[in-house]
Amino acid sequence: MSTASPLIIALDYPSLDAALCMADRLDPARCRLKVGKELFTRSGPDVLEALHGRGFEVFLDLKFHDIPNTVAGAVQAAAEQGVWMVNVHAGGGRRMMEAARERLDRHGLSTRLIAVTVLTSMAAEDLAEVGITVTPAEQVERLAMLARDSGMDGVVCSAQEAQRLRERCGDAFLKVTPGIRPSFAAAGDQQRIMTPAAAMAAGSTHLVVGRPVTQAEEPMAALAAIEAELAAVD
Ligand SMILES: O=C(O)c1cc(=O)[nH]c(=O)n1[C@@H]1O[C@H](COP(=O)(O)O)[C@@H](O)[C@H]1O
Repeated sequence: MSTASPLIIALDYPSLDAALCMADRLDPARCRLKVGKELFTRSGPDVLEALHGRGFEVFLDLKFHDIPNTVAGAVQAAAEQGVWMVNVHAGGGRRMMEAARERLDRHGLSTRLIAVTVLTSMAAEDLAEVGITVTPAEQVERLAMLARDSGMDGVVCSAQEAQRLRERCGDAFLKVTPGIRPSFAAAGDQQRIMTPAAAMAAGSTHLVVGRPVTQAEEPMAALAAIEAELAAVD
């Protein structure tokens, strides 16, 4: 099932059963689901099959970062399992991203391919410790331009950088933004955060939301509250 919703709910769970339990409380007409490293490492491709069987489109978030040939193969493997979106780290560089793009095109695979810029858990001090002395916003912009020039369909960034990227890369270039915190939620370990409505207004095309929905007593009620926050500014 395809949905027009910008919401992607992160299924960060340690087991297939726990993830499916949450998926069964959500509606594929109103969100997509994200499968990340912990869940995929434990469950393998079974989780993709189970979620596709329930009608969800899936973002496989394994953030590949390796030599070009290895990443191209991994991206192809993900796409052949029918996922809607897959990602790599833009820090892997132009040749890595181009190899992944070329591999999907050669096999006629339409999975969206995006690149992570600077993780939303990182602030300027964290970048400085790994030798990057520009601001997070500058580093995001640099990596986003490289990602666009290397054939990516978009990037993962924080909503705080979405507006600038909309100006530089246009509306069609996907801006998938985690670090979304509705008015009712706590920031937790995220540093560069924004509310859903502010993120969409800034130019995000998709909002990744994890704990504010998955740890809510009533996940669909939390999702509905986010939809209401979005509708209030439409
Ligand atoms: O690629 C991602 O999805 C991602 C990139 C990033 O920069 N920051 C980030 O939080 N994420 C993911 O987005 C989700 C955010 O979850 P919550 O913080 O619980 O809303 C997690 O699954 C993260 O792995």
